[in-house]
Amino acid sequence: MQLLQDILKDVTVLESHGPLDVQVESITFDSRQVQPGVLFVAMRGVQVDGHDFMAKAAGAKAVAIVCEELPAELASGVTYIKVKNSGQALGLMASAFYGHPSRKLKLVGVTGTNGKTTSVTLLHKLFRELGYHVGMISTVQNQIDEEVIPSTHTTPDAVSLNALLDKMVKAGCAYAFMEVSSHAMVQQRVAGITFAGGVFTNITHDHLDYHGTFDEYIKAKKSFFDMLPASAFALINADDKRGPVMVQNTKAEVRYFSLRKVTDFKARLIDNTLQGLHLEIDGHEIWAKLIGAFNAYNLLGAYGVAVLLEEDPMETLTILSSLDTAAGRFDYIVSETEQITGIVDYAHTPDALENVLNTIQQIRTPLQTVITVVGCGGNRDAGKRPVMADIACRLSDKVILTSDNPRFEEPQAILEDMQKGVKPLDFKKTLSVLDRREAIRTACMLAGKGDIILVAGKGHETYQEIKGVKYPFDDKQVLQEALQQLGK
Ligand SMILES: CC(=O)N[C@H]1[C@@H](OP(=O)(O)OP(=O)(O)OC[C@H]2O[C@@H](n3ccc(=O)[nH]c3=O)[C@H](O)[C@@H]2O)O[C@H](CO)[C@@H](O)[C@@H]1O[C@H](C)C(=O)N[C@@H](C)C(=O)N[C@H](CCC(=O)O)C(=O)O
Ligand SMILES: Nc1ncnc2c1ncn2[C@@H]1O[C@H](COP(=O)(O)OP(=O)(O)OP(=O)(O)O)[C@@H](O)[C@H]1O
Repeated sequence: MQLLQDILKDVTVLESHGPLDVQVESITFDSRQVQPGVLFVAMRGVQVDGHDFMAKAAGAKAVAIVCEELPAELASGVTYIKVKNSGQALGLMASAFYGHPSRKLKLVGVTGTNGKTTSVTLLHKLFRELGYHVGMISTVQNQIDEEVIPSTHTTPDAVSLNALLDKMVKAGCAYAFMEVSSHAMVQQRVAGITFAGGVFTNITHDHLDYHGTFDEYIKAKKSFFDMLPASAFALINADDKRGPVMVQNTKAEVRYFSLRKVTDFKARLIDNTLQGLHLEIDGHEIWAKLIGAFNAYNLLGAYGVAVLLEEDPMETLTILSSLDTAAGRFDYIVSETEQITGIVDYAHTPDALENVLNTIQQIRTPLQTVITVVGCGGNRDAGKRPVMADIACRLSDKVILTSDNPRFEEPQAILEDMQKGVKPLDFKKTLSVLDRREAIRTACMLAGKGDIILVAGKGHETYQEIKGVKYPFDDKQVLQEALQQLGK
Protein backbone atom coordinates (compact mmCIF):
# COMPACT_ATOMS: atom_id res chain seq x y z
CA MET A 1 0.00 0.00 0.00
CA GLN A 2 1.32 3.46 -0.95
CA LEU A 3 0.03 7.01 -1.01
CA LEU A 4 -1.02 8.22 -4.47
CA GLN A 5 1.10 11.36 -4.10
CA ASP A 6 4.21 9.24 -3.44
CA ILE A 7 3.57 7.02 -6.45
CA LEU A 8 3.21 10.12 -8.61
CA LYS A 9 6.53 11.69 -7.55
CA ASP A 10 8.33 11.15 -10.88
CA VAL A 11 5.25 11.64 -13.08
CA THR A 12 4.54 14.94 -14.85
CA VAL A 13 0.91 15.56 -13.92
CA LEU A 14 -0.96 17.82 -16.38
CA GLU A 15 -4.18 18.02 -14.37
CA SER A 16 -5.46 16.43 -11.18
CA HIS A 17 -8.95 16.29 -9.70
CA GLY A 18 -9.49 14.88 -6.22
CA PRO A 19 -7.31 14.11 -3.20
CA LEU A 20 -3.75 12.88 -3.67
CA ASP A 21 -3.27 11.61 -0.13
CA VAL A 22 -5.31 8.46 -0.74
CA GLN A 23 -3.97 4.93 -0.27
CA VAL A 24 -3.38 2.84 -3.39
CA GLU A 25 -3.54 -0.92 -2.85
CA SER A 26 -2.34 -1.93 -6.28
CA ILE A 27 -2.03 -0.69 -9.87
CA THR A 28 -3.73 -2.15 -12.94
CA PHE A 29 -4.23 -1.19 -16.60
CA ASP A 30 -7.15 -3.61 -17.03
CA SER A 31 -10.57 -2.44 -15.85
CA ARG A 32 -11.57 -6.08 -15.33
CA GLN A 33 -9.01 -6.29 -12.52
CA VAL A 34 -10.24 -3.20 -10.67
CA GLN A 35 -11.34 -3.62 -7.07
CA PRO A 36 -11.86 -0.99 -4.37
CA GLY A 37 -8.56 0.78 -3.63
CA VAL A 38 -6.97 -0.04 -7.00
CA LEU A 39 -5.38 2.59 -9.27
CA PHE A 40 -6.51 2.16 -12.90
CA VAL A 41 -4.32 3.38 -15.75
CA ALA A 42 -6.13 3.88 -19.07
CA MET A 43 -3.92 2.76 -21.96
CA ARG A 44 -4.54 3.02 -25.68
CA GLY A 45 -4.07 -0.48 -27.13
CA VAL A 46 -3.96 -2.20 -30.48
CA GLN A 47 -7.48 -3.63 -30.12
CA VAL A 48 -9.29 -1.16 -27.86
CA ASP A 49 -8.77 2.08 -25.95
CA GLY A 50 -8.49 1.67 -22.19
CA HIS A 51 -10.04 5.15 -21.85
CA ASP A 52 -13.37 3.55 -22.86
CA PHE A 53 -13.29 1.57 -19.60
CA MET A 54 -12.79 4.47 -17.18
CA ALA A 55 -16.48 4.52 -16.16
CA LYS A 56 -16.32 0.76 -15.56
CA ALA A 57 -13.20 1.21 -13.40
CA ALA A 58 -14.89 4.03 -11.43
CA GLY A 59 -17.97 1.81 -11.00
CA ALA A 60 -15.73 -0.93 -9.58
CA LYS A 61 -14.52 1.67 -7.03
CA ALA A 62 -11.05 2.43 -8.36
CA VAL A 63 -9.39 4.85 -5.94
CA ALA A 64 -7.84 6.81 -8.80
CA ILE A 65 -7.66 6.86 -12.58
CA VAL A 66 -4.62 7.94 -14.60
CA CYS A 67 -5.39 8.82 -18.21
CA GLU A 68 -4.37 10.90 -21.23
CA GLU A 69 -7.85 12.33 -21.65
CA LEU A 70 -10.30 13.05 -18.83
CA PRO A 71 -13.84 11.72 -19.20
CA ALA A 72 -16.63 14.25 -19.76
CA GLU A 73 -18.06 13.36 -16.36
CA LEU A 74 -15.86 12.72 -13.34
CA ALA A 75 -17.18 10.13 -10.89
CA SER A 76 -17.23 11.14 -7.25
CA GLY A 77 -14.84 9.42 -4.87
CA VAL A 78 -12.26 8.88 -7.62
CA THR A 79 -9.11 10.97 -8.09
CA TYR A 80 -8.41 11.68 -11.78
CA ILE A 81 -4.89 12.37 -13.00
CA LYS A 82 -4.22 13.53 -16.54
CA VAL A 83 -0.79 12.73 -18.01
CA LYS A 84 0.77 13.03 -21.47
CA ASN A 85 1.60 9.36 -21.84
CA SER A 86 -0.17 6.68 -19.80
CA GLY A 87 2.39 3.99 -20.63
CA GLN A 88 5.25 6.09 -19.35
CA ALA A 89 3.27 7.11 -16.25
CA LEU A 90 2.46 3.44 -15.58
CA GLY A 91 6.15 2.53 -15.68
CA LEU A 92 7.18 5.37 -13.36
CA MET A 93 4.33 4.65 -10.93
CA ALA A 94 4.93 0.88 -10.88
CA SER A 95 8.60 1.47 -10.11
CA ALA A 96 7.72 3.87 -7.26
CA PHE A 97 4.98 1.54 -5.95
CA TYR A 98 7.48 -1.29 -5.52
CA GLY A 99 10.19 0.98 -4.07
CA HIS A 100 12.31 1.19 -7.26
CA PRO A 101 13.57 -2.42 -7.18
CA SER A 102 15.70 -1.96 -10.34
CA ARG A 103 17.92 0.43 -8.34
CA LYS A 104 18.55 -2.22 -5.70
CA LEU A 105 20.29 -4.75 -7.94
CA LYS A 106 22.37 -4.61 -11.12
CA LEU A 107 20.01 -5.09 -14.02
CA VAL A 108 21.28 -5.75 -17.54
CA GLY A 109 18.88 -5.65 -20.49
CA VAL A 110 19.51 -7.50 -23.75
CA THR A 111 17.84 -6.37 -26.96
CA GLY A 112 18.11 -7.44 -30.60
CA THR A 113 16.16 -9.58 -33.06
CA ASN A 114 17.91 -12.84 -32.16
CA GLY A 115 19.99 -14.04 -29.28
CA LYS A 116 18.17 -12.37 -26.39
CA THR A 117 16.95 -15.58 -24.72
CA THR A 118 20.25 -17.39 -25.24
CA SER A 119 22.21 -14.41 -23.90
CA VAL A 120 20.17 -13.88 -20.73
CA THR A 121 20.11 -17.65 -20.11
CA LEU A 122 23.90 -17.81 -20.44
CA LEU A 123 24.29 -14.77 -18.17
CA HIS A 124 21.94 -16.23 -15.57
CA LYS A 125 23.82 -19.54 -15.52
CA LEU A 126 27.20 -17.79 -15.53
CA PHE A 127 26.43 -15.50 -12.60
CA ARG A 128 24.89 -18.39 -10.64
CA GLU A 129 28.16 -20.30 -11.14
CA LEU A 130 30.06 -17.21 -10.06
CA GLY A 131 28.22 -17.55 -6.75
CA TYR A 132 25.50 -14.89 -6.87
CA HIS A 133 21.76 -14.93 -6.39
CA VAL A 134 20.49 -14.03 -9.86
CA GLY A 135 17.21 -13.16 -11.54
CA MET A 136 16.28 -13.76 -15.17
CA ILE A 137 13.38 -12.43 -17.25
CA SER A 138 12.98 -14.15 -20.60
CA THR A 139 10.61 -15.46 -23.26
CA VAL A 140 11.01 -19.06 -22.13
CA GLN A 141 10.69 -18.47 -18.39
CA ASN A 142 11.53 -16.10 -15.58
CA GLN A 143 13.81 -17.31 -12.83
CA ILE A 144 15.00 -16.37 -9.36
CA ASP A 145 18.02 -18.58 -8.91
CA GLU A 146 16.56 -22.02 -9.73
CA GLU A 147 12.93 -21.09 -8.96
CA VAL A 148 10.97 -20.94 -12.21
CA ILE A 149 8.24 -18.33 -12.67
CA PRO A 150 6.21 -18.79 -15.88
CA SER A 151 6.62 -16.10 -18.49
CA THR A 152 3.82 -14.64 -20.64
CA HIS A 153 5.85 -12.10 -22.60
CA THR A 154 9.47 -11.57 -23.58
CA THR A 155 9.34 -8.38 -21.49
CA PRO A 156 6.52 -8.26 -18.92
CA ASP A 157 4.22 -5.25 -18.49
CA ALA A 158 5.48 -2.53 -16.12
CA VAL A 159 3.52 -3.75 -13.08
CA SER A 160 4.51 -7.42 -13.45
CA LEU A 161 8.09 -6.39 -14.21
CA ASN A 162 8.49 -4.27 -11.06
CA ALA A 163 6.73 -6.91 -8.95
CA LEU A 164 9.15 -9.51 -10.29
CA LEU A 165 12.20 -7.32 -9.69
CA ASP A 166 10.95 -6.63 -6.16
CA LYS A 167 10.71 -10.39 -5.58
CA MET A 168 14.27 -10.76 -6.86
CA VAL A 169 15.54 -8.02 -4.53
CA LYS A 170 13.77 -9.68 -1.58
CA ALA A 171 15.39 -13.01 -2.53
CA GLY A 172 18.78 -11.31 -2.29
CA CYS A 173 19.56 -11.13 -6.02
CA ALA A 174 22.62 -9.02 -6.77
CA TYR A 175 22.08 -9.25 -10.53
CA ALA A 176 19.21 -9.69 -12.95
CA PHE A 177 19.34 -10.23 -16.69
CA MET A 178 16.32 -9.46 -18.81
CA GLU A 179 15.20 -9.45 -22.43
CA VAL A 180 13.98 -6.10 -23.71
CA SER A 181 11.69 -6.47 -26.73
CA SER A 182 10.91 -3.75 -29.24
CA HIS A 183 7.21 -4.05 -28.29
CA ALA A 184 8.18 -3.31 -24.69
CA MET A 185 10.05 -0.17 -25.76
CA VAL A 186 7.12 1.19 -27.78
CA GLN A 187 4.71 0.41 -24.95
CA GLN A 188 7.11 1.88 -22.36
CA ARG A 189 7.08 -1.30 -20.29
CA VAL A 190 10.56 -0.42 -18.97
CA ALA A 191 9.89 3.29 -18.25
CA GLY A 192 11.32 4.13 -14.83
CA ILE A 193 13.61 1.09 -14.81
CA THR A 194 17.27 1.70 -13.98
CA PHE A 195 19.64 -0.43 -16.02
CA ALA A 196 23.27 -1.07 -15.12
CA GLY A 197 23.90 -2.10 -18.71
CA GLY A 198 22.40 -2.87 -22.09
CA VAL A 199 23.45 -5.32 -24.81
CA PHE A 200 22.65 -5.18 -28.52
CA THR A 201 22.85 -8.55 -30.29
CA ASN A 202 21.69 -7.78 -33.87
CA ILE A 203 18.76 -6.49 -35.88
CA THR A 204 17.04 -8.02 -38.89
CA HIS A 205 13.64 -8.09 -40.58
CA ASP A 206 11.05 -8.97 -37.91
CA HIS A 207 7.92 -7.69 -36.17
CA LEU A 208 7.12 -5.34 -39.06
CA ASP A 209 3.44 -6.18 -38.57
CA TYR A 210 3.68 -4.22 -35.32
CA HIS A 211 6.28 -1.56 -36.11
CA GLY A 212 5.22 -0.89 -39.72
CA THR A 213 8.66 -0.17 -41.16
CA PHE A 214 12.19 -1.35 -40.52
CA ASP A 215 13.15 2.20 -39.54
CA GLU A 216 10.47 2.24 -36.82
CA TYR A 217 11.73 -1.14 -35.59
CA ILE A 218 15.30 0.22 -35.44
CA LYS A 219 14.03 3.30 -33.59
CA ALA A 220 12.27 1.11 -31.02
CA LYS A 221 15.48 -0.82 -30.33
CA LYS A 222 17.56 2.35 -30.28
CA SER A 223 15.25 3.95 -27.71
CA PHE A 224 16.46 1.37 -25.20
CA PHE A 225 20.02 2.70 -25.47
CA ASP A 226 18.73 6.30 -25.40
CA MET A 227 17.24 5.65 -21.95
CA LEU A 228 20.36 4.13 -20.36
CA PRO A 229 21.94 6.32 -17.66
CA ALA A 230 25.53 7.59 -17.84
CA SER A 231 26.50 5.06 -15.17
CA ALA A 232 25.49 2.16 -17.42
CA PHE A 233 27.40 0.39 -20.17
CA ALA A 234 26.09 -0.20 -23.69
CA LEU A 235 27.69 -3.33 -25.15
CA ILE A 236 27.21 -3.42 -28.90
CA ASN A 237 27.76 -6.08 -31.57
CA ALA A 238 30.11 -4.24 -33.92
CA ASP A 239 29.53 -6.81 -36.68
CA ASP A 240 25.93 -5.66 -37.11
CA LYS A 241 25.88 -2.59 -39.33
CA ARG A 242 23.14 -0.99 -37.18
CA GLY A 243 25.32 -1.28 -34.05
CA PRO A 244 26.67 2.29 -34.12
CA VAL A 245 23.18 3.70 -34.79
CA MET A 246 21.92 2.13 -31.58
CA VAL A 247 24.28 4.21 -29.46
CA GLN A 248 24.19 7.48 -31.43
CA ASN A 249 22.41 9.29 -28.61
CA THR A 250 23.19 7.18 -25.59
CA LYS A 251 24.62 8.61 -22.37
CA ALA A 252 25.96 5.17 -21.45
CA GLU A 253 29.60 4.10 -21.76
CA VAL A 254 29.83 2.39 -25.15
CA ARG A 255 31.78 -0.85 -25.63
CA TYR A 256 31.88 -3.08 -28.71
CA PHE A 257 32.31 -6.81 -29.30
CA SER A 258 33.19 -8.46 -32.59
CA LEU A 259 34.29 -11.60 -34.36
CA ARG A 260 35.66 -9.62 -37.29
CA LYS A 261 37.14 -6.38 -36.02
CA VAL A 262 39.52 -5.27 -33.32
CA THR A 263 37.17 -4.03 -30.58
CA ASP A 264 36.90 -3.99 -26.79
CA PHE A 265 35.94 -7.67 -26.74
CA LYS A 266 37.15 -9.84 -29.58
CA ALA A 267 36.71 -13.48 -30.53
CA ARG A 268 37.87 -15.76 -33.31
CA LEU A 269 35.97 -18.85 -34.37
CA ILE A 270 38.49 -21.67 -34.70
CA ASP A 271 36.14 -24.61 -35.22
CA ASN A 272 32.42 -25.23 -35.34
CA THR A 273 31.26 -28.86 -35.06
CA LEU A 274 28.27 -30.88 -33.84
CA GLN A 275 30.27 -31.35 -30.65
CA GLY A 276 30.59 -27.61 -29.94
CA LEU A 277 32.58 -24.44 -30.64
CA HIS A 278 36.32 -23.90 -30.46
CA LEU A 279 36.94 -20.20 -29.90
CA GLU A 280 39.61 -17.74 -29.05
CA ILE A 281 38.29 -14.98 -26.81
CA ASP A 282 40.59 -12.11 -25.88
CA GLY A 283 43.58 -14.30 -26.67
CA HIS A 284 42.39 -17.34 -24.67
CA GLU A 285 41.24 -20.55 -26.33
CA ILE A 286 38.03 -22.14 -25.09
CA TRP A 287 35.87 -25.10 -26.13
CA ALA A 288 32.18 -24.38 -25.62
CA LYS A 289 29.32 -26.89 -25.60
CA LEU A 290 27.07 -24.56 -27.62
CA ILE A 291 26.72 -25.26 -31.32
CA GLY A 292 26.54 -22.74 -34.15
CA ALA A 293 28.64 -19.78 -35.20
CA PHE A 294 25.98 -17.36 -33.91
CA ASN A 295 26.55 -18.72 -30.42
CA ALA A 296 30.09 -17.36 -30.61
CA TYR A 297 28.42 -13.92 -30.48
CA ASN A 298 26.23 -14.90 -27.52
CA LEU A 299 29.22 -16.28 -25.62
CA LEU A 300 31.33 -13.23 -26.42
CA GLY A 301 28.53 -10.87 -25.39
CA ALA A 302 28.08 -12.71 -22.07
CA TYR A 303 31.84 -12.57 -21.51
CA GLY A 304 31.82 -8.81 -22.21
CA VAL A 305 29.00 -8.23 -19.72
CA ALA A 306 30.81 -10.20 -17.01
CA VAL A 307 34.06 -8.31 -17.54
CA LEU A 308 32.22 -4.96 -17.54
CA LEU A 309 30.62 -6.04 -14.26
CA GLU A 310 34.19 -6.60 -13.02
CA GLU A 311 34.22 -10.38 -12.97
CA ASP A 312 37.49 -12.24 -13.48
CA PRO A 313 37.99 -12.91 -17.24
CA MET A 314 39.61 -16.34 -16.82
CA GLU A 315 37.01 -17.61 -14.35
CA THR A 316 34.28 -16.30 -16.66
CA LEU A 317 35.73 -18.17 -19.66
CA THR A 318 36.11 -21.39 -17.70
CA ILE A 319 32.45 -21.29 -16.67
CA LEU A 320 31.21 -20.26 -20.12
CA SER A 321 32.93 -23.28 -21.65
CA SER A 322 30.88 -25.60 -19.41
CA LEU A 323 27.42 -24.14 -20.10
CA ASP A 324 24.57 -25.75 -22.08
CA THR A 325 22.29 -23.92 -24.45
CA ALA A 326 18.82 -22.61 -23.60
CA ALA A 327 15.85 -24.97 -24.16
CA GLY A 328 14.81 -25.33 -27.82
CA ARG A 329 17.89 -23.54 -29.12
CA PHE A 330 19.77 -26.03 -31.30
CA ASP A 331 18.42 -28.81 -29.09
CA TYR A 332 19.14 -32.18 -30.62
CA ILE A 333 18.55 -35.91 -30.41
CA VAL A 334 20.24 -38.75 -32.28
CA SER A 335 18.04 -41.73 -33.18
CA GLU A 336 19.17 -45.13 -31.95
CA THR A 337 19.05 -47.33 -35.01
CA GLU A 338 19.88 -45.07 -37.95
CA GLN A 339 21.74 -42.28 -36.12
CA ILE A 340 19.51 -39.62 -37.62
CA THR A 341 20.18 -36.24 -35.98
CA GLY A 342 16.96 -34.38 -35.18
CA ILE A 343 17.50 -30.71 -34.36
CA VAL A 344 14.77 -28.57 -32.79
CA ASP A 345 15.33 -24.85 -33.01
CA TYR A 346 13.29 -21.76 -32.19
CA ALA A 347 14.48 -20.01 -35.36
CA HIS A 348 11.35 -18.24 -36.60
CA THR A 349 12.90 -15.29 -38.41
CA PRO A 350 14.67 -15.35 -41.79
CA ASP A 351 17.99 -14.45 -40.20
CA ALA A 352 17.74 -17.07 -37.46
CA LEU A 353 16.71 -19.76 -39.96
CA GLU A 354 19.59 -18.85 -42.24
CA ASN A 355 21.98 -18.97 -39.29
CA VAL A 356 20.81 -22.38 -38.12
CA LEU A 357 20.92 -23.84 -41.63
CA ASN A 358 24.32 -22.30 -42.31
CA THR A 359 25.50 -23.86 -39.09
CA ILE A 360 24.17 -27.24 -40.17
CA GLN A 361 25.80 -26.82 -43.59
CA GLN A 362 29.10 -26.04 -41.90
CA ILE A 363 29.02 -29.15 -39.73
CA ARG A 364 27.40 -31.70 -42.06
CA THR A 365 29.35 -34.23 -44.10
CA PRO A 366 28.67 -34.46 -47.88
CA LEU A 367 26.90 -37.81 -47.31
CA GLN A 368 24.29 -36.39 -44.94
CA THR A 369 20.98 -35.18 -46.40
CA VAL A 370 19.52 -32.10 -44.65
CA ILE A 371 15.71 -32.09 -44.36
CA THR A 372 14.04 -28.94 -43.03
CA VAL A 373 10.53 -28.72 -41.59
CA VAL A 374 9.44 -25.10 -41.32
CA GLY A 375 6.29 -22.98 -40.98
CA CYS A 376 5.42 -19.33 -40.37
CA GLY A 377 3.10 -17.94 -37.70
CA GLY A 378 -0.29 -16.42 -38.41
CA ASN A 379 -1.29 -12.82 -37.61
CA ARG A 380 2.37 -11.77 -37.68
CA ASP A 381 4.71 -10.26 -40.29
CA ALA A 382 3.60 -11.92 -43.56
CA GLY A 383 6.55 -10.51 -45.54
CA LYS A 384 8.92 -13.07 -44.07
CA ARG A 385 6.94 -16.12 -45.28
CA PRO A 386 8.31 -16.43 -48.86
CA VAL A 387 11.75 -15.34 -47.62
CA MET A 388 11.88 -18.17 -45.09
CA ALA A 389 10.72 -20.75 -47.63
CA ASP A 390 13.45 -19.57 -50.02
CA ILE A 391 16.13 -19.78 -47.31
CA ALA A 392 14.99 -23.29 -46.37
CA CYS A 393 15.19 -24.40 -50.02
CA ARG A 394 18.54 -22.77 -50.60
CA LEU A 395 20.18 -24.39 -47.59
CA SER A 396 18.49 -27.83 -47.41
CA ASP A 397 18.27 -30.89 -49.62
CA LYS A 398 14.58 -31.41 -48.87
CA VAL A 399 12.02 -29.02 -47.43
CA ILE A 400 8.64 -29.63 -45.85
CA LEU A 401 6.54 -26.50 -45.48
CA THR A 402 3.98 -26.73 -42.70
CA SER A 403 1.99 -24.83 -40.05
CA ASP A 404 3.41 -22.96 -37.07
CA ASN A 405 0.91 -21.23 -34.73
CA PRO A 406 -1.58 -20.21 -37.44
CA ARG A 407 -3.50 -18.25 -34.78
CA PHE A 408 -6.57 -16.73 -36.45
CA GLU A 409 -5.33 -17.06 -40.05
CA GLU A 410 -6.14 -19.95 -42.37
CA PRO A 411 -3.10 -22.31 -42.27
CA GLN A 412 -3.52 -23.03 -45.99
CA ALA A 413 -3.23 -19.31 -46.83
CA ILE A 414 -0.01 -19.00 -44.80
CA LEU A 415 1.38 -22.04 -46.59
CA GLU A 416 0.53 -20.49 -49.96
CA ASP A 417 2.40 -17.30 -48.95
CA MET A 418 5.42 -19.45 -48.15
CA GLN A 419 5.14 -21.40 -51.43
CA LYS A 420 5.55 -18.12 -53.34
CA GLY A 421 9.17 -18.08 -52.15
CA VAL A 422 9.97 -21.50 -53.65
CA LYS A 423 11.89 -21.09 -56.93
CA PRO A 424 10.88 -23.36 -59.87
CA LEU A 425 14.16 -25.26 -59.61
CA ASP A 426 13.31 -26.11 -55.98
CA PHE A 427 9.77 -27.39 -56.61
CA LYS A 428 11.05 -30.97 -56.78
CA LYS A 429 12.57 -30.95 -53.33
CA THR A 430 9.69 -29.18 -51.59
CA LEU A 431 6.58 -30.71 -50.05
CA SER A 432 3.72 -28.95 -48.29
CA VAL A 433 2.13 -30.81 -45.39
CA LEU A 434 -0.40 -28.72 -43.49
CA ASP A 435 -0.47 -30.79 -40.30
CA ARG A 436 2.76 -30.21 -38.33
CA ARG A 437 2.80 -33.70 -36.80
CA GLU A 438 2.41 -35.26 -40.25
CA ALA A 439 5.11 -32.94 -41.62
CA ILE A 440 7.59 -34.06 -38.97
CA ARG A 441 6.65 -37.70 -39.58
CA THR A 442 7.15 -37.24 -43.32
CA ALA A 443 10.61 -35.81 -42.68
CA CYS A 444 11.43 -38.87 -40.59
CA MET A 445 10.19 -41.18 -43.35
CA LEU A 446 12.35 -39.41 -45.92
CA ALA A 447 15.46 -39.45 -43.71
CA GLY A 448 18.05 -42.11 -44.31
CA LYS A 449 20.87 -43.37 -42.11
CA GLY A 450 22.89 -40.51 -40.58
CA ASP A 451 20.80 -37.74 -42.13
CA ILE A 452 19.90 -34.46 -40.39
CA ILE A 453 16.35 -33.20 -39.77
CA LEU A 454 15.83 -29.60 -38.68
CA VAL A 455 12.44 -28.75 -37.18
CA ALA A 456 12.46 -24.96 -37.03
CA GLY A 457 10.26 -22.32 -35.47
CA LYS A 458 8.87 -23.49 -32.14
CA GLY A 459 11.86 -24.54 -30.04
CA HIS A 460 10.82 -24.72 -26.38
CA GLU A 461 7.14 -24.00 -27.05
CA THR A 462 4.86 -26.88 -26.13
CA TYR A 463 1.74 -25.85 -27.99
CA GLN A 464 0.25 -24.97 -31.36
CA GLU A 465 -1.95 -21.87 -31.27
CA ILE A 466 -5.00 -22.33 -33.50
CA LYS A 467 -7.95 -19.95 -33.41
CA GLY A 468 -7.31 -18.78 -29.86
CA VAL A 469 -6.72 -22.28 -28.45
CA LYS A 470 -3.31 -23.59 -27.46
CA TYR A 471 -3.12 -27.31 -28.33
CA PRO A 472 -0.32 -29.33 -26.69
CA PHE A 473 2.50 -29.85 -29.18
CA ASP A 474 6.19 -30.42 -28.55
CA ASP A 475 8.43 -30.59 -31.64
CA LYS A 476 11.17 -32.53 -29.86
CA GLN A 477 8.75 -35.11 -28.48
CA VAL A 478 6.91 -35.52 -31.81
CA LEU A 479 10.24 -35.94 -33.61
CA GLN A 480 11.49 -38.48 -31.09
CA GLU A 481 8.25 -40.50 -31.25
CA ALA A 482 8.13 -40.49 -35.05
CA LEU A 483 11.70 -41.76 -35.33
CA GLN A 484 10.98 -44.48 -32.78
CA GLN A 485 7.70 -45.56 -34.40
CA LEU A 486 9.41 -45.81 -37.77
CA GLY A 487 12.09 -47.99 -36.20
CA LYS A 488 14.79 -45.55 -37.21
C1 LIG B 1 0.63 -6.16 -29.64
C2 LIG B 1 0.90 -6.07 -28.16
O1 LIG B 1 2.01 -5.97 -27.75
N1 LIG B 1 -0.17 -6.15 -27.37
C3 LIG B 1 -0.07 -5.98 -25.92
C4 LIG B 1 -1.02 -4.90 -25.51
O2 LIG B 1 -2.29 -5.36 -25.85
P1 LIG B 1 -3.30 -4.54 -26.72
O3 LIG B 1 -2.65 -3.28 -27.23
O4 LIG B 1 -3.91 -5.46 -27.71
O5 LIG B 1 -4.41 -4.20 -25.66
P2 LIG B 1 -5.94 -3.97 -25.94
O6 LIG B 1 -6.67 -5.26 -25.84
O7 LIG B 1 -6.10 -3.14 -27.17
O8 LIG B 1 -6.37 -3.11 -24.68
C5 LIG B 1 -5.93 -1.78 -24.46
C6 LIG B 1 -6.00 -1.49 -23.01
O9 LIG B 1 -7.37 -1.60 -22.58
C7 LIG B 1 -7.44 -2.39 -21.45
N2 LIG B 1 -8.77 -3.02 -21.35
C8 LIG B 1 -9.22 -3.85 -22.32
C9 LIG B 1 -10.46 -4.44 -22.22
C10 LIG B 1 -11.25 -4.20 -21.06
O10 LIG B 1 -12.37 -4.71 -20.88
N3 LIG B 1 -10.76 -3.35 -20.14
C11 LIG B 1 -9.54 -2.76 -20.23
O11 LIG B 1 -9.14 -2.01 -19.35
C12 LIG B 1 -6.31 -3.39 -21.60
O12 LIG B 1 -5.92 -3.96 -20.38
C13 LIG B 1 -5.21 -2.51 -22.19
O13 LIG B 1 -4.52 -1.84 -21.17
O14 LIG B 1 -0.96 -4.72 -24.13
C14 LIG B 1 -1.25 -5.91 -23.36
C15 LIG B 1 -1.10 -5.55 -21.90
O15 LIG B 1 0.22 -5.17 -21.59
C16 LIG B 1 -0.29 -7.03 -23.74
O16 LIG B 1 -0.60 -8.21 -23.02
C17 LIG B 1 -0.40 -7.28 -25.22
O17 LIG B 1 0.52 -8.26 -25.56
C18 LIG B 1 -0.02 -9.25 -26.44
C19 LIG B 1 -0.68 -10.37 -25.64
C20 LIG B 1 1.10 -9.82 -27.29
O18 LIG B 1 0.97 -10.86 -27.89
N4 LIG B 1 2.22 -9.14 -27.36
C21 LIG B 1 3.35 -9.60 -28.12
C22 LIG B 1 3.26 -9.25 -29.59
C23 LIG B 1 4.57 -8.98 -27.48
O19 LIG B 1 4.50 -8.04 -26.70
N5 LIG B 1 5.71 -9.56 -27.82
C24 LIG B 1 6.98 -9.10 -27.34
C25 LIG B 1 8.12 -9.96 -27.88
C26 LIG B 1 8.23 -9.94 -29.34
C27 LIG B 1 9.43 -10.80 -29.73
O20 LIG B 1 10.58 -10.31 -29.66
O21 LIG B 1 9.22 -11.96 -30.14
C28 LIG B 1 7.05 -9.30 -25.83
O22 LIG B 1 7.72 -8.49 -25.16
O23 LIG B 1 6.52 -10.31 -25.35
N1 LIG C 1 23.33 -14.02 -31.76
C1 LIG C 1 22.52 -14.59 -32.65
N2 LIG C 1 22.51 -14.17 -33.94
C2 LIG C 1 21.70 -14.72 -34.84
N3 LIG C 1 20.87 -15.74 -34.58
C3 LIG C 1 20.84 -16.21 -33.32
C4 LIG C 1 21.65 -15.65 -32.29
N4 LIG C 1 21.40 -16.31 -31.16
C5 LIG C 1 20.48 -17.22 -31.43
N5 LIG C 1 20.13 -17.17 -32.74
C6 LIG C 1 19.14 -17.99 -33.45
O1 LIG C 1 17.87 -17.42 -33.18
C7 LIG C 1 17.06 -18.34 -32.46
C8 LIG C 1 16.39 -17.60 -31.33
O2 LIG C 1 17.36 -17.35 -30.36
P1 LIG C 1 16.96 -16.67 -29.00
O3 LIG C 1 15.73 -17.32 -28.48
O4 LIG C 1 18.15 -16.63 -28.13
O5 LIG C 1 16.61 -15.21 -29.53
P2 LIG C 1 15.56 -14.16 -29.01
O6 LIG C 1 16.13 -12.84 -29.35
O7 LIG C 1 15.27 -14.42 -27.59
O8 LIG C 1 14.28 -14.42 -29.86
P3 LIG C 1 12.79 -14.37 -29.30
O9 LIG C 1 12.54 -13.08 -28.60
O10 LIG C 1 12.02 -14.51 -30.54
O11 LIG C 1 12.74 -15.52 -28.34
C9 LIG C 1 18.00 -19.45 -31.98
O12 LIG C 1 17.38 -20.66 -31.89
C10 LIG C 1 19.08 -19.43 -33.01
O13 LIG C 1 18.70 -20.21 -34.10
